[in-house]
Amino acid sequence: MTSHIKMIPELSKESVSMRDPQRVEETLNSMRQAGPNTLQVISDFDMTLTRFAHNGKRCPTCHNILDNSKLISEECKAKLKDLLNTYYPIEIDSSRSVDEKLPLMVEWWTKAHDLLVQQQIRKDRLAIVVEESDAMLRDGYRQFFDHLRDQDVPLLIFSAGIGDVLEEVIRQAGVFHPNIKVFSNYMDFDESGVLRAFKGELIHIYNKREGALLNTGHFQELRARHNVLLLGDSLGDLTMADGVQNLENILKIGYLNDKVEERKQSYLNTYDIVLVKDETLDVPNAILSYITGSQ
Ligand SMILES: Nc1ccn([C@@H]2O[C@H](COP(=O)(O)O)[C@@H](O)[C@H]2O)c(=O)n1
Ligand SMILES: [Mg+2]
Repeated sequence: MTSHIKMIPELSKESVSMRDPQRVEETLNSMRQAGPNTLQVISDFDMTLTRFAHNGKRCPTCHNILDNSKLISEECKAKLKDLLNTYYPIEIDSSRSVDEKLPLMVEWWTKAHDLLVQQQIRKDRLAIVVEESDAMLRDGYRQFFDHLRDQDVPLLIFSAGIGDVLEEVIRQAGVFHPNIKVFSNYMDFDESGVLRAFKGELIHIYNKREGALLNTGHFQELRARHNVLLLGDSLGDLTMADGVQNLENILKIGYLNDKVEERKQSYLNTYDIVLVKDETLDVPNAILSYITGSQ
């Protein structure tokens, strides 16, 4: 191992694999030299910032928080569970191409959102169901969110989950800081606070990218930030930085949570650093401290 990598002991954890340590070495060096003013962090949410499992039990996604809650009738819960059992295995099937999976993923999201809309979900109940859920941010989350805020580094969260639920998870954890921008599926409530639709174009796992922000105000403040730390858990998350203008360096960290043996090679081929069954933010935290010169 060469010097920059050696200076980050977390990269020697058993959970860490790298296809090309030399590339990681060079990227870390360039990003550290450029400093925090040139950095933006682009992250997925479900199963990247949140835990995949805790004490051997699966943790919920934003959708699952609602699906399993008291806001949903038993009949509807059964239908949502059937959808999960049908489509999640397709989402993580490494033998199918993106072209094959994409229409099926759109079908899953569309059917699930239609069912949720039929449930007359009240906006003022969301905080309670998040509080009652088993959702958990990964260990080390406070250091991650607070460090980015303290260093004035923008954190862009691109999630195919549900924005209202996602925001509530990070708000209840006390880390919804002003440097965070969330791009996700937001609920549209009527004047009495009842869910009537989802706003805008559907965001699913294969259409998340910063290029979509080109004409928004958010894009302006990112103009000078040519270095990206990207965090994801799905191969669809790899495109999140597409459209970053004058990209200079990008370091991609991928959480491999499920079906490890089948998927490890494809993660190694596409992510710079792969974290296998690692429920912590230790590696991103150590890398951020290193890049921003706070270690
Ligand atoms: N009805 C659905 C649809 C999707 N999911 C899961 O949500 C994840 C997407 O959220 P990200 O923050 O990771 O973009 C995705 O991986 C699906 O497994 C769901 O649980 N229910
Ligand atoms: Mg995810």
